[in-house]
Amino acid sequence: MGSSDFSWKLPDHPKLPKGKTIAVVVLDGWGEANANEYNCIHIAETPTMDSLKKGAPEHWRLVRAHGKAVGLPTEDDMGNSEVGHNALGAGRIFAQGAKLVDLALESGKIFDGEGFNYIKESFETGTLHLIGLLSDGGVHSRLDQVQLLLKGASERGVKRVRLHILTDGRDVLDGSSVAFVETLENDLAKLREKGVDAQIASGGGRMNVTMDRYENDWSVVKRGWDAQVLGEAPYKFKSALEAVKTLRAEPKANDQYLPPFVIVDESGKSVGPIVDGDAVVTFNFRADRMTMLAKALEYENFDKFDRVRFPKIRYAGMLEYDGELKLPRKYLVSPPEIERTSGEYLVKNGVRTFACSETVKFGHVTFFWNGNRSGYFDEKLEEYVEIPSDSGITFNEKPIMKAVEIAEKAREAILSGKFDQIRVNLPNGDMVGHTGDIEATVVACKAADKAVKLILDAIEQVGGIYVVTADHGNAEDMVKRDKSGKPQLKDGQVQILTSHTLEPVPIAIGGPGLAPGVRFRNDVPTGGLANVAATVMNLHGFEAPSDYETTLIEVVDK
Ligand SMILES: O=C(O)[C@H](O)COP(=O)(O)O
Ligand SMILES: [Mn+2]
Ligand SMILES: [Mn+2]
Repeated sequence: MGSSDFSWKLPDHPKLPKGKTIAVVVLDGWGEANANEYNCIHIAETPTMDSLKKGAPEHWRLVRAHGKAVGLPTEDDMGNSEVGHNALGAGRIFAQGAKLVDLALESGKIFDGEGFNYIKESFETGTLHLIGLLSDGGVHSRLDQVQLLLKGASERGVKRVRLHILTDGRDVLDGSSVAFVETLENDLAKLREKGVDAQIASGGGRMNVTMDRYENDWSVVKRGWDAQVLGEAPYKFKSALEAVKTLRAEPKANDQYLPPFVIVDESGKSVGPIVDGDAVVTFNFRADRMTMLAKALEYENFDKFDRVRFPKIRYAGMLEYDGELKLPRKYLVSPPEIERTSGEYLVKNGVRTFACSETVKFGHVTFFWNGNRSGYFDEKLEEYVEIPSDSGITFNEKPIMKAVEIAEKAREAILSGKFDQIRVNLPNGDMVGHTGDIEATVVACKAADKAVKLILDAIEQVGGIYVVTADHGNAEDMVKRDKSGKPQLKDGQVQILTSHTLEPVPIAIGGPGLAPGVRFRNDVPTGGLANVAATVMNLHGFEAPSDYETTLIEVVDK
């Protein structure tokens, strides 16, 4: 689109009116799958979502939420919140971080860029530290990318490398940390043969160490800081393999929550604290769970915890994590440029917008929805409300989470008459699904369904419209399956799936404000999350920009 003919003004929809109050509800981690004992959505009492489904095919359908439909490298890539909310909000499919890093590594461009050249200046006299999630989940990071980065750095003169690993068990099976550490150790051994002093220096489970998000619990980041930067942790081991094996042998141990550990030398000294003159790369491409560490590594003024030491380092992220905050200043790969999101268009066309979730998903309906951009487009027309999440617990302990509070806030916003769009994320199915606790996930799904009911009731009262959808699957399938779809066994036990899935997600439209002739088209069978933005714009009475993925709805005469 040439800049001269660009306009924020959206054309009027030829048939649909403006001024309706629209609730856009995203159920996090709520896919559609066969009914069976591992489908928590099926087991749970979900009368509201069940009744919406009865509206098929005109008012309920499925949309794709994984793989290429959301800009991921392959059809084997499960969906996730970042790419899902990006697609929902942006109305177009952008090659996402995972894909952009793949391309930059494949072409070798990553090593010619400003970010790599910046950290390279420390290779002669300093240590290169790589910090991130050790996993092949493809949600936040990928091990094969770390391997290529290590190879590239060694070919470009790095002398000393230290890895600070975070074990996963959330986007991949619990217990897989051991094999990932083995793979990495093998690679590091080969580097050592080539004369590079390369070792794992510290580690810990992702949910316990470093990877908090949206400032829910800074103590998580502090535990990581102590191990990675200061070289201090409650557990000390001679090798990372010994560390994960020993820590996993503890009762109820789990990759997501392993305690922080450091690797020490013969004399008990940590092998890899981060010191002045070193270079650091955080190798996660996804932003939400790296932003807090990025701030700690980069901000001169920082009061979230006592850093004790603030080393003078050359720091680069795998990607830029926040385009608005320009965080971090240096990065290896440029993020997708997600501009002209539906949120920005709608606000610029006068749509008063309210967005709400609890902390753990707050950025999903704001930051991710708005193309990885923090803050308001227009403070006068928008209000974003964050309900504080519980911290220091695993969400199977309180599976209802803040569903009621979110629904009540949405309800108030709907009834206030102050907003045209009320957008919420209900985290339950996802956050509890990630714990692998089936019973708790059933409770979570029921809670999310009740919250939807509260919101739809409010929409009913004001004569509004609802759009209920999800960002990717999770709670609908809690077991690892073999190629034929049968639950996979390990030592006679089924393997619980804590991760997202490849399943499609539902979308339902309705409410008293929905014009009588509005229905889902049947000529967009492969529709995905990116088609939702144009759909919502139509329901607000606007045509979507011409480069947006097409709308899912049509208006027939009734
Ligand atoms: O960060 C997480 O919690 C998981 O890796 C992915 O979950 P999300 O994409 O739903 O946030
Ligand atoms: Mn999600
Ligand atoms: Mn999730």
